[in-house]
Amino acid sequence: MARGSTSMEVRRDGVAVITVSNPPVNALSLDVIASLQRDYEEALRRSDVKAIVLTGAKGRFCGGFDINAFDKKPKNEKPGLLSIDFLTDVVEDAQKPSVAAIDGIALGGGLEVAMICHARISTSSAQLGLPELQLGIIPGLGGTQRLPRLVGLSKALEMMLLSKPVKGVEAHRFGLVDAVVSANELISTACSWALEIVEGKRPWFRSLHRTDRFPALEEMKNILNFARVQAQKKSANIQHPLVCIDVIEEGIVSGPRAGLMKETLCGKMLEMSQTSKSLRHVFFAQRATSKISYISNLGLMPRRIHKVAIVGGGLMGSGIATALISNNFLVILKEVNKQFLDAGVSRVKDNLWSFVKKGQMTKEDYEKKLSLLSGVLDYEQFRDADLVIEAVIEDISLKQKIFSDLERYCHSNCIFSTNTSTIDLQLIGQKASCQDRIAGAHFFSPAHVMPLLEIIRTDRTSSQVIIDLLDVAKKIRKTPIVVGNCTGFAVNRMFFPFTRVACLLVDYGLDVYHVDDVITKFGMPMGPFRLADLVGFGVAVASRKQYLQSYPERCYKSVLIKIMLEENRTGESSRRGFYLYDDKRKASPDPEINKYVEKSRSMASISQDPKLLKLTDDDIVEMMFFPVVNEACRLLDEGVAMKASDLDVASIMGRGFPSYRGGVMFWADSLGTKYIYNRLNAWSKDYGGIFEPCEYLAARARQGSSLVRTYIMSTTLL
Ligand SMILES: C[C@H](O)CC(=O)SCCNC(=O)CCNC(=O)[C@H](O)C(C)(C)COP(=O)(O)OP(=O)(O)OC[C@H]1O[C@@H](n2cnc3c(N)ncnc32)[C@H](O)[C@@H]1OP(=O)(O)O
Repeated sequence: MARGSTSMEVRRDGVAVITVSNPPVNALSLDVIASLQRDYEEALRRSDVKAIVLTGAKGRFCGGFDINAFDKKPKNEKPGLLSIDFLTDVVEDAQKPSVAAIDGIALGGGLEVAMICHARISTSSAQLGLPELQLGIIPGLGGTQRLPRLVGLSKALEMMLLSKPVKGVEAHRFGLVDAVVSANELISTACSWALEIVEGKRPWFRSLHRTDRFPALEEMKNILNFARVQAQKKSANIQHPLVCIDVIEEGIVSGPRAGLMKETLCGKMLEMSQTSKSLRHVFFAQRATSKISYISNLGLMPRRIHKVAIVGGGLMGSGIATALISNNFLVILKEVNKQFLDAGVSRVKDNLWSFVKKGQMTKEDYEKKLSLLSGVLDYEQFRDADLVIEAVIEDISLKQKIFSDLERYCHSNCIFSTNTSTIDLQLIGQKASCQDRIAGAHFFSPAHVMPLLEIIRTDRTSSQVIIDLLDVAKKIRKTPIVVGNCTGFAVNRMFFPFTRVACLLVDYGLDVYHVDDVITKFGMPMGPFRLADLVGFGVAVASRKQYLQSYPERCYKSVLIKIMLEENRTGESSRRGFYLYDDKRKASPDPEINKYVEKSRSMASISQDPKLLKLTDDDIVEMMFFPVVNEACRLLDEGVAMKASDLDVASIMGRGFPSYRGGVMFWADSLGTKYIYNRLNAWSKDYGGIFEPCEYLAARARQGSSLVRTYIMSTTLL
């Protein structure tokens, strides 16, 4: 079956309107491209056609090249066949002008085709951008050459390197679009514009040949070099941003045609890179998290959640309140006394204000959003709340008491959720009778910034509640993953061996700062010890206790953090943890750290292990992450997680695993299950249960099968 097409209507005024139609985003599939070529050739041939308007069906111009079709392109295609031979030589150099009529989105290949047109008319809210770098590739239909020529080099670099789209209004300011009109007037204005070009009343610009936005060559080289430094600083492990800059430079130095050819050749190479495969996997994995077959098949619709009540105005509660009011939910925030309530509300204000400072919110919006929040000291106003999110400290009996209170005050459809990060939901809801309305809503700190929401269902949580929470997640712009109930749920449980192995390695002789350095170079935002400082040792010890209770056979019992805690080193908050912190919270290594390491080693009766002292950086990375992969396999086996790709998304969005590696499971597949199994097996013989490979992984290693494509549906959740 064809994936989309174009249609052409020749109007009485002689304008051929070509419409791309490939729902949902009118992507340029191979079928759409072939159809576009046919329509163009006909329009250029017909004597009754004076000009062409290109647009997209149903208010969406075009979402770019079809990301599903990367691997389906003809293998031995002549380089530049589409970008140079057709789009440049046939469309841009045609004797008939083309005008793009843009509504909704013009992204990637969509914007590139629009830039080939001789003018662009847009609605004010349309989003225009070249986000290809997010997919590990560079713009491949001339975007690297035409965007700098239309908006200037600095703005073009910003839009490409940050994959940052601009709205129609801004695009007009920068010269990317020629006029902004309402959606109703879009086609008629574009048609008139095209005819006025024919009549010589408007300029007939070919974007590729413009140089009026370029400063002197020397200045351009400085801008490009600065961009290279920034790109390297942002991520030293990926090459495609640098390739993009090189391709832009080629067009400036050797001319746009040379630039187009380099863009084509480099683009082809990048499409095949592991980075691009990983990032494309992440694109689809992220969109797949809310597709839950056993729920989608029930035909349930989300109910309207109008008012949300939050219990607890601490760091998490105030962050959650910020996320909700920023997205127009009415919120009540409950605290136990006025002092705590004032502190909570003032945290919400600070959070919101940080959006204003970053230019993400206007001052008027700040006031409007803040008016959606009210602080309370009792449950009276909970009576008409549709959803409660409990976000108090991790104290089981306190949480149990709150859930019993909620039942007395809230209406019989109200959803009761808890933001616990480790405690079993069955325990929290033990004293409540409305078990079908209880779920976990685990936000990650800071909750108004972090993009992940872990939704936890117990055996008794109703599917309707899950649908409602998925809808809330979408409205507050979080990516949800739905998981089953267990200690640590999916995200924290999967990563609990990470810090444990780090402590083991240090007990056996590795240097704390070396381990952090290796892990940071791999691409994590920080190493395990710097992270422990950030989280705080109190939390680290409490959660270790939970894991030790639930998974004793694979919880390495290091006492390192406990010893440090006894000497009042609590992490970043006290400015003394594994690192020392100055007034600006800048971390520096502490030479005294070895004192604690030696004490921990002697208490565990461990001496330095010469084998481990010879570990390469890759070995350290594998020793730290393979137990994470192993635990993730257990989550799939037990049905806590439904698909490996959900865990990829969780590892990236919840823990900062580098997206260009595709998430922890996709990365594991790039090494192979057999290799991982063998290494874990060998380490488990020397260093114990934390490395013991689970049966799920062993089975995949025996079959030589991968993890990510193995979808396991939990029988308990069906
Ligand atoms: C040659 C060129 O230089 C190369 C390219 O053009 S590469 C592609 C560049 N374009 C992009 O990166 C845009 C990617 N898409 C997006 O950012 C967003 O989907 C969007 C802003 C267009 C729409 O967002 P939103 O309305 O929230 O819908 P979203 O859920 O993301 O997407 C809707 C559906 O369209 C699909 N989709 C979106 N863009 C797609 C694309 N370019 N190709 C194929 N499918 C695409 C999504 O997978 C999703 O499918 P699903 O419903 O089966 O899950």
